[in-house]
Formats: sequence, structure tokens, C-alpha cells
Amino acid sequence: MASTEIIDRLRQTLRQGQQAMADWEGGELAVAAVPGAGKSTGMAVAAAIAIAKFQLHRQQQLVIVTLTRSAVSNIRKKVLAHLKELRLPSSAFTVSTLHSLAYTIANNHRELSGIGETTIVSEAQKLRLIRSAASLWVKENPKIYALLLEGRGFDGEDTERLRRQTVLRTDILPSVGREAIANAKSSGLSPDDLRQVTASDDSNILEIAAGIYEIYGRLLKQEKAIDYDDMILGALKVLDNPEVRRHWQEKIFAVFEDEAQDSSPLQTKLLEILSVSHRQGTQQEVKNLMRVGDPNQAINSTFTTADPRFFNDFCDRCHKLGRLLPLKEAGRSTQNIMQAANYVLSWVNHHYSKTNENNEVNKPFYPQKIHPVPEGDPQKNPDPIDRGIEIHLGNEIATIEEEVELIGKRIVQLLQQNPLLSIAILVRQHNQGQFISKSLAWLTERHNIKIYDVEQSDRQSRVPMDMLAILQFMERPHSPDNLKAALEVLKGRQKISSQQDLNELASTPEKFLYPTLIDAPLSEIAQEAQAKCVGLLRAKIELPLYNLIPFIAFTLYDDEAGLLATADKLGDHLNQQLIGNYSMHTVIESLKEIVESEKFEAIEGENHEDRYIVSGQVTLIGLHKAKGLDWDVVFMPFLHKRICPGEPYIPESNKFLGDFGIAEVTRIQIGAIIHHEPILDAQRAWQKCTYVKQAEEFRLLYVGMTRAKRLLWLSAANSAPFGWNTLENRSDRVEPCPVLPALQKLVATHPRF
Ligand SMILES: Nc1ncnc2c1ncn2[C@@H]1O[C@H](COP(=O)(O)OP(=O)(O)OP(=O)(O)O)[C@@H](O)[C@H]1O
Repeated sequence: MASTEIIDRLRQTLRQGQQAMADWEGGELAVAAVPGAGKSTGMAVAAAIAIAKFQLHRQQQLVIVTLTRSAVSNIRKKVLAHLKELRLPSSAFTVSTLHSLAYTIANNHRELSGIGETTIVSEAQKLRLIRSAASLWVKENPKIYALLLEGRGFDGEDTERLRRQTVLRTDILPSVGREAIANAKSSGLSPDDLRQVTASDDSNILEIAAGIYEIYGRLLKQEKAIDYDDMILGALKVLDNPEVRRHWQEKIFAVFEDEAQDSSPLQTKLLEILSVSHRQGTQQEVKNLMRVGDPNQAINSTFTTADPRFFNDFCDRCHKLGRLLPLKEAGRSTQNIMQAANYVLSWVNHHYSKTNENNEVNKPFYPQKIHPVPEGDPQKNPDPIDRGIEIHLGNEIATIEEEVELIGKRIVQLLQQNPLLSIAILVRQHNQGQFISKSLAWLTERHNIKIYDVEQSDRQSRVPMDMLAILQFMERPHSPDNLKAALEVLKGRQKISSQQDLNELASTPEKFLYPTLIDAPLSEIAQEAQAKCVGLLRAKIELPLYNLIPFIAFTLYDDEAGLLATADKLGDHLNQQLIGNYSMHTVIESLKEIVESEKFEAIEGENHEDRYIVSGQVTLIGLHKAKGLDWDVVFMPFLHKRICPGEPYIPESNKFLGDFGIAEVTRIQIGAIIHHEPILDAQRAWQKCTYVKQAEEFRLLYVGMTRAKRLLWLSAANSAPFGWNTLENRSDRVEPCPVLPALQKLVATHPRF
């Protein structure tokens, strides 16, 4: 077949909107698509057609960028298949994450980027450096630190001072540093840029943030290391050089970006520079840049600098130039699942809109509805299974146990009717996944239904970190930092109550571990925590060293989810690695290396999406990871108001600084600098942060709902644990996510549902 015919045929596989992507003739194009519209599918075909049409090759390539490594491999696979059909060279395109693209550029011109013989820090190393930066900041800024310690309601008592010191050093200051670095650095702001603005309440939060950020930079330099943001900055520095810039611009014919709603300003800048193409024989420049995204699926903005506003601005700009392509039709789900998602969108926009300081109305969602595909589309909206939507709230389900039991029974029924269905249960938190995994073990035992617990591998990758924290505590139990880290691990593994202030316990290790008669007695739950810690210390004295890892594993993990087996494997790995040199010190050092290089995860192997969507299998997966995927049946349990959209929460132990979280305030204030807005005082910044978080939580619900093709189950039992860290502390009549009762009523009464 001639290539024009193949192109034509490929084009015919697309729906109208996607065809417009494939018809791209150069220049800027914004594609704002609804969930399931076929962005990624459309982009892959558009890429292959562009390669054919513009006769691209190794020296003039199409560059595709996306957010995650798994998305990279998905798109690459699709484009390669189309190119094979077209008999075109695979060297005509590259697919990478933004970071690896930046690294390639920065690394190709080390003399310009300044990255030299450096290493890239892992997330764990970065966190360690931020903690060190916070400790150094305390030493170098005694005056501001003293003010923080005073905070409010300080009566000069020693125990309270020690408690506050622990909270500040182990929790609050590192969080402020993390926010400063995550937000300022990836937007190209320097520590001095933070110092040059003042909040309307004259608070010095930005000064503190700038200080920790600056010291972090110093530490990175000392370690001859760079972080991910440095790669982007390095690449931009390289591209400042006109000759080098021209070289890359000539090599890259065009840039296609997927998941554009998740890019930061610097990342966008990088793509804009790279996409510039020079019209032959003229000075004229055009940007060959296609950016595809969905502002309603922006779910990373509360922990990265991603902000859908940047993509929205790009869409607005393109709209004015007649270069905005809305993809409003989606063929993934049944009509009523899409209607339910549309209903959530408008209900939330109506009830949760907010006027900001510039008198603009902010809404959690971009008002874009999902429409079914028209007659004759290559993909037909599927038929629902039964009614397509099932909503069960507190009037029907009393407890979370009952809720999961019902889900289990429904799964058995569904798979009996059709063993080929793919099924997912989406959770918001790890511990919810753990609970489901345990509660549904009978599905496998009695019905041979496979449950693939995606989060389990995440939980397993925490094993080396847990071991490290406990061994460091065993080695130096009198360090408040070590004690707090060990208590955190015990709390995370639900071995001690989460209803206590760990800072208070950790701030005076001796008093806590070995109190004398004159010390105030510990509460009952603190005594329990103390017994666990003392038990660990006793084991260190009584057991041979190589038995410690199994002992800690039995203390921390129940016999579930393969954690004991993972600990075993880790123990064997250390035994082999340290033959003849096995000591507390060497074990700790090896564990540090494993944690910081994230090596153990590599030993465990990588996860592939092909394993997530399998006929007859139940996939248990976190909402963030589920983005981009779809299943025939999707269950979303535990949808309570406390989680979706969540409520503002400041731990009692942190309130001495005010009724706001200072890390969150840091994020909002830096965001204001980026967007050239007035810097809000701490109280108002906190309110804004609460709003931003709630908006994102609703979008996460929307992303979850739109993963379902034929049946969507939403539920919230009448009673639920308070924070999911412990299942014991439950309350009754826990409110469901506020949109659910309204949606349930609509589904029950409206004939279209
Ligand atoms: N033209 C088409 N013909 C047939 N199936 C299609 C077409 N376009 C997309 N699909 C299918 O629809 C589903 C959604 O497509 P895709 O993953 O590309 O959408 P998306 O817009 O990237 O989704 P989201 O961002 O919501 O995850 C996939 O199962 C895909 O195979």
C-alpha cells in the first residue's frame, strides 16, 4: 500500500477532533480534551503522520514529551507500530519525560550547563539534604528560630521548649524547605527573589523559606550533586547560547507534549524554546508546538509546581489565534458514567466557586462537559453493565467492613456473569488499600479471583526505610530525631496509637524510654509506645546482630502483603553483601545506600501497565496511579467528606505557630510571586491553600470516575476510621463526599440514568 493510503487509513481510525490533531500543519496548537477523548491515541497517530508528511529523520526529529516513564513507553509503542506500517525510520522521533529531555541537553553541553561531573540526587537523598539544610538554618539563624520557638502561649517551660524544638526541626522547617525548593526552584526563582517580597502581615515565612532553600543549594554543591530542577535550569542555561540553541532548534522539528496541564513554567519555557523553527532563508521564527492536556485532570498541583493555570493560559492564547482544538467527545465510558462525571463537575463548580483577591471567580473545574461520540465514530460508547452506576451510602452500609464485603460479593457476581471483565478498586490512601487487600483475601482463596495490589510494591519499597529508621534508633536511642523517626514508623505500621503527639514523646528520649519516679507518668497509649521502643532496644542487647532484621520485621509487620518476605529478602541481601564485615555500622550504611539510591525497588522489578488492566483480575490501585488507565468496572469506596474534599487540619502540636500550616502558606506565597499577585498574609494564604487542596481532591474524584467504562460503583459507609492510621478510632454518621447524595438522588429519579 502506498504511504498516502496508509496515512489515510490511519487517519480514518480517528474521530473528528483527533483527525484535526493529525492534520496539524505546523505552528502552535492547544488541544484541550475531556477524559477518554483519546488524547494519547490521537497524538500517537498525529506523530506518525507528521513524521511522514514532513519527512522527518534523525537530524530533524519530532520530540514527544510526557509526564511519566510508563506514559513514555506507551506512546513510544504506539508511534513505533504506526511507523512500522508506514515503513518509516524509528529514528525520526524521540519520546521522553521532560526531565530526561532536559538532562540530555544539559549533559551534552556540560561546559555551559555547569552540571559537570555531578550525580543526580534521588528523592530520598533530596529529603535528607533538606533536613540537613533545616538543621543548619537553625544554627545560622538563632534569632528568628528563637521567635519561632516562642510562638504563642509559651510559658518558658523546658518540656514545652524541647517539644517545640522537635516539631520545628523534624517536621515544620523541613516541610517549609521542601515547599520552597519545589515551588521556587522549578519556577526559576532564587532565594533572593523570595526575600525581596513581603507579605501583608510582615511575617517572615518567606525569609525562612529562602534561608533553607539557599542552604540546600550549598549542600548540593558540596556533594557535587544536582536535582531534577537543576536539569531543567541547566538545559535552559545551555540554550541561552545562540549557537547551541540554533543547533537544537534545527535538530528538533516540532515538540508534541502530552499531559500538558502538569507542566511547570520552566518546563514550558524549555519546550517553547526547543519548538522554534526557522523559516528557510528568512529570519522568521515559528513555534511548532502541540500541547495536549485536560485541565480537569490536574491532580499534582498540591505537591509539585504543576498548575493547570499555565496550560489554561496557553489555551486562551491559542483560542485568540484560532488554534485551540477542544476534544469534547469521548468513547471510553457509557453515557451515564459521563453524565455522572459532568454532574459532579457542575455541582462542584456551583458549590465550591470562590472569588479571589483580584475579584476573579475561581472554580475547581474548567467548565468543559464530556459528550458521547456521534454515530459512525470509530469507537462506540460501550453499553452499561446493569445500570452502569451504583451508589451506596450510609443509610445502606453501616461499616467499612460491610462495604468491602459488598464489593467482594459484587465482584464475584460480575465475574460469574462475564469472566473477561477488567476490574479496579481505586483508593485514596495506602492504608485503605492495605485494609481492602486483607479483607478481600477470600476472593482469591474461595473463588480463585486474582487481586493485583499495585500499592503493595510501594509498601514493600518502604521496608528498607523502616529498617533503617529502627536500626538508627537502636544505635543511638537518645537522639530525639532517631526516636521520632522510629515512632513514626511504628505509627505508620499501626503498631502504636496515632492519637498522640510524637514530638512530645521524642523531645526527651531518656524520660520517655527510662522514666524515673519523679517524672510525670505517661498516658496509657504513650506507655504502649514506650514498651514497643524498649522492646526494640532490649532485642539489640539480647539478639545476635543478624537476627535483628527478622525481629524488627515481626515487630512491624503482620503476616500480610508480602512484607515479611520482603524483609527476609532484604536481610539475605545484606548478609551476602556484608560477608565478613557485618556490624551495626555497616548494616546501617548499606541500608542508607539502598534507600538513597532507591536500589531495592529496582531489585523488586518495575511495574507495567499491562499488568494493571487484565481480564478477570481485580486491580487495587491508588487514584494518582490510575490516571490515564481504564477498566470495565471501577469501584471507588470510602468516599467521605473528610477525605473528599477534606477539611483544613493543623495538628495540635503545630498550633503554637498560629492557626495555619506554615509549609502550606509558603507554597501559596511563592505561588503569588510566580503569578505576580499580592502576597497574602498567613491566615488568608492558609484559606487559599485549603481551597486549592479541596479543588484538587474533587478533580481526583473526577479522574477516578472517568476511569470506568461500563460500571461505576461509588460508596461511603456510615462509620469510618478517623484518619485511617488506626482502624480502632471510628466515628458514626460520617458524612459522605457532599456531591454524592445529590448524585444518588439524580440517578435514582432521573430516567436517563
Ligand atoms: N479513535 C479511536 N478509536 C477507537 N478507540 C479509541 C480511539 N481513540 C481512543 N480510543 C480508546 O479510548 C480510550 C481512551 O483513549 P486515550 O487513552 O487515548 O484517551 P485520553 O484522552 O488520553 O484519556 P485520559 O486522559 O482520560 O486517560 C482508550 O481505550 C483508547 O484505546
